[in-house]
Amino acid sequence: NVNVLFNELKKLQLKIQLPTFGAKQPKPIDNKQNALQLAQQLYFNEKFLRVVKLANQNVDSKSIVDRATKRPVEQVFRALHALDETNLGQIEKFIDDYLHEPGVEIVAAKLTDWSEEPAFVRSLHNQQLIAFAKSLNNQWVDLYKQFDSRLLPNNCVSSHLPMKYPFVVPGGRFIEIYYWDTYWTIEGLLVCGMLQTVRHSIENFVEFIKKFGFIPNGSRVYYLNRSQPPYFSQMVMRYYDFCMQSTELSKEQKDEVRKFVLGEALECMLKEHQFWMKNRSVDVRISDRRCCKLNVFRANTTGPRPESYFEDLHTAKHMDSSEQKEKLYLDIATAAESGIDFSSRWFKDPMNMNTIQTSDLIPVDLNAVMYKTELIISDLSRLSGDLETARKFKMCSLKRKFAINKVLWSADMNCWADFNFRTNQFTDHFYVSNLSPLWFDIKPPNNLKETDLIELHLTSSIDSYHGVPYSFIKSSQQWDFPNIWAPNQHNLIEFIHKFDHELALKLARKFFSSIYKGWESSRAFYEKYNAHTPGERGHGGEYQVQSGFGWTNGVIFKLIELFKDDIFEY
Ligand SMILES: OC[C@H]1O[C@H](O[C@H]2O[C@H](CO)[C@@H](O)[C@H](O)[C@H]2O)[C@H](O)[C@@H](O)[C@@H]1O
Repeated sequence: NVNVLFNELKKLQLKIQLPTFGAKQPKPIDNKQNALQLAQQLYFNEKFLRVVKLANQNVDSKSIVDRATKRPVEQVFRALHALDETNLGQIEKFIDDYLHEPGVEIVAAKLTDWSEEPAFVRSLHNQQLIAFAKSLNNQWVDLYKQFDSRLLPNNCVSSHLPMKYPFVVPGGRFIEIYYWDTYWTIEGLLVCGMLQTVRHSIENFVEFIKKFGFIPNGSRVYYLNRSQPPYFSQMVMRYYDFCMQSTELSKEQKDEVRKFVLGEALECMLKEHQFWMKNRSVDVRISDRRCCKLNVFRANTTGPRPESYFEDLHTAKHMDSSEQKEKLYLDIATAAESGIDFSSRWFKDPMNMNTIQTSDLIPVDLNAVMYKTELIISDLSRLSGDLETARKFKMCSLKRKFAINKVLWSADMNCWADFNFRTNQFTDHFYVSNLSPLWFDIKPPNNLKETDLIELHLTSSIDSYHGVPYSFIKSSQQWDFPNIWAPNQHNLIEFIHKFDHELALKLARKFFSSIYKGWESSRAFYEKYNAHTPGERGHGGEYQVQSGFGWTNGVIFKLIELFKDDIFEY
């Protein structure tokens, strides 16, 4: 009943004393305010979030903020202000009159470089594998979207950000581009030879960096207060290496790619690096006389996430002070910035989300990625003839490598670990990301070998499961056991493949067979899978498991390219 729910929501809200978060009253519309600011005002407006939820009680919270307006936003604000929140009839009429169904402005786009049978398929012989690869290739067509602003005339707004080019989305509820997902999507697009689509993905991110100084979590106004793991320079490098090694591109085409990468793209890498160093770093003392800078995740908000507004209110409801609630909201959004949302990794008590402490931790994986970024900037600067920047970034990378082994190495765990810079303690549990310095060729200290680390921490799970779980803690969070995620399989297999083909193939086959079985039974590709049962989708977390799915498809393409027919065991 609407009155009961309304009262409950009202009670919740009064109890948690929300920090100033969007306009409580419609502000007079200043004509100079741009569409982005107006969209921000609407989609962060608590009354808006509340009333749309009241009329759609069982929907995924994200769909509330994914509704574009049918009428100019100033009219929407006026109607919202006048709305009686206890009158369901009025609310339903408001939604009908003023709001579209979620996602109407994000429409199918036409791929210009897609072919029904990409060249790599010709190197396969197994007919079942060929049929599977073709079906996987068809997914690109469904996942390619564009933001069509023609559907938003005269001051109508959407939470989607304007984009220069169409983009590949993960799929399901994720109908916008996501930052770190795109790295694995690009891996797959390159296998399929879709260079134009890759270039457009990168150029969309170039535009973001020019406009915002960083790449947001995803292409929505409600993602503008945070980023995701900074894989931009690695995406560019994959594209660059692919083009330079291509036998199909002409000299002129290669020159054009080189000019773009060493010009605009490199400038953006520098700008993004500056963003992370300025806004997301802490100084850590490593000896009496020396300090070093390491990176942290830290969202720029102390409010609930609009796309998970009710989930966040619910998590905060037992907190007493507004300081505690603000810290909780900061740590929740910060976990979303890490891409690992959510996992016991960020909780002091692995079973209790209220003990989340993400912004107090120096994460191993973020610093490993920043190390790689510094190396790439150094290499590209040298190629561009800027030797001073090349030297400066080489030096940064060496200092970071030293700091990673000095600050983030836990002798007790015999591995790297996230370090709480407030309590000066390591976090207790092992996650696959604890090994991430290995992906970027950082050697462990104390004369340990890389293979020792894999053996110590992963051998038994490679044998026991259908892929390597990100975490071995069984909580109900989606990044915890028993879920298997494609990006981790990729990092791990690519790394192991450098020194042990058989072990890499064993792991690749296990993950592949799970995806294949899932496809055989449902013709779908999922965002996460179950470690115990091949083909079964993962579960847990705050939304239903999604299909599509950008990074799973990207990684599978990469594994087929790497192992060809051998990947198929039947
Ligand atoms: O709506 C909840 C959260 O959803 C996203 O996170 C998950 O999906 C992303 C897209 O595949 C992925 O990048 C992330 O690693 C997943 O955990 C979103 O990125 C979060 O910000 C959002 O709060």
